[in-house]
Amino acid sequence: MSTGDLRYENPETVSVEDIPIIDFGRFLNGNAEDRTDIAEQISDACRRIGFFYIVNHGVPESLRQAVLSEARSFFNRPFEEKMQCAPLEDGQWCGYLPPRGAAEGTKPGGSLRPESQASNVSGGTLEQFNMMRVKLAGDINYENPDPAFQRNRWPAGAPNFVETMIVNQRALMTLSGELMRAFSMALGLEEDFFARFHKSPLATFGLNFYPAPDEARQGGSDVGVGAHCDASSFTVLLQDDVGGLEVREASGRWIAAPYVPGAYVINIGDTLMGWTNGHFVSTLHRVVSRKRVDRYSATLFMNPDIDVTVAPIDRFVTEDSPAQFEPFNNEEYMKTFFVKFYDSMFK
Ligand SMILES: O=C(O)CCC(=O)C(=O)O
Ligand SMILES: [Fe+2]
Repeated sequence: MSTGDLRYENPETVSVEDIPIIDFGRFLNGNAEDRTDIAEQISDACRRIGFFYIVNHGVPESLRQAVLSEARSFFNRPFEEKMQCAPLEDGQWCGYLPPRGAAEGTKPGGSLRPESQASNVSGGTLEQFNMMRVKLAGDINYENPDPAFQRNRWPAGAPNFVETMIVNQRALMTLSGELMRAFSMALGLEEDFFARFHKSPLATFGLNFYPAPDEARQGGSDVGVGAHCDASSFTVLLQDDVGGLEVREASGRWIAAPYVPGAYVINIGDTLMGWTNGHFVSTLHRVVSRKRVDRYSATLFMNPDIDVTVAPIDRFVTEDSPAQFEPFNNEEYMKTFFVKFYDSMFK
C-alpha cells in the first residue's frame, strides 16, 4: 500500500485492554453474579473509551452474514437502480445515499463534542442505505404506531433484502433491549430506566459500502467516514473482516477496532453521554480504508422516542461535576444532526 497520500497516521494495533471483548452471553443467560460482573465490565468500557465488543449476543451468525451479503448485492446494483430508492426530500436519510464524488467532505457533524465539529465526515466514496425501524405485527416490546418521522425507501424487486432487514431489525431490537438493561445496571439505575425512553424508538438501521480505494486517485487509502461521534444513545455495528474502523482514546491516540469474529462493536453516542453527564463517553471514531478491498458494515443507531428531552440525570450532576450539557429535544436534535451530517450528499 502506498502511504504517500495518507491523510492520517497509522493506528496502533488494538489490544483487548483498549477495547474489551465482553461475553454478553453471561448477561443474557447467567446468574445474578454473572450479570453484575458483565454490567461492571460494560461500565468500565463506557467510562473509559465508550467502545466495546460483545460476543455470544444471541444473534445467529447466519443472519449477520445474510445482512452483509444483502448489502453486497444491493450496492453492486447499477447506480440508476439504486438512485430509484434515494430519499425524496433534502435532509432525509432513508433509502440510498450515493457517494459524494471526489469532493473532499468538510461538512461538520452536529455532535455535542466540539472536536467532532471540525472533522471531515466523508472522503467521498462511501455509499449508504438507511431505514427507520418499521412497525411489525405482533411486536410486543415496542409501542405502535411509529411517529411519522421519515418514510422508508426500498429497492424494487428485492424481497430477500427487505426480509433480511426486517429479521435483522427484530434481532437487534431484542439485543438492544438487553443492552439498555445492562447500561442501566452499569450506571446503578433501575433496570428499565432507559427502556422507558425507548418505547417507540427512532432506531435507524444502516448499511455502508466503502469501495476499495483507488490507487491512482487516492494513493491507496481513503477516508471512508471522517472523525465523528454518533448522535445515538448507542450504536450496534456489524463489520466484515476487512477492518478500517479506528477509535480515538482519551489520550488522543488513534487505535484500530479490527474485525473480531462473531462480535458486534457497541459504542456510546452523544445522547447517552448527555444523559450521564459525561460519565459514559461518546468517542470520536472514523473509518480509514487502508486496504485495496471493498468493505461493508451494518449499523443500528438506537435513538430515544421522538418526544424525549434528554437532560443529565440528577444523580450525575453534583457540585464536583456540574451539568456539562444543555437539555435537548430528541426530534430537533436528530433532524439537526442529520441535516448537518448529510446535507452535502444531494447537492
Ligand atoms: O462502518 C463502520 O465501521 C463505522 C460507521 C460509522 O461510524 C457510522 O456510520 O457512524
Ligand atoms: Fe459512527
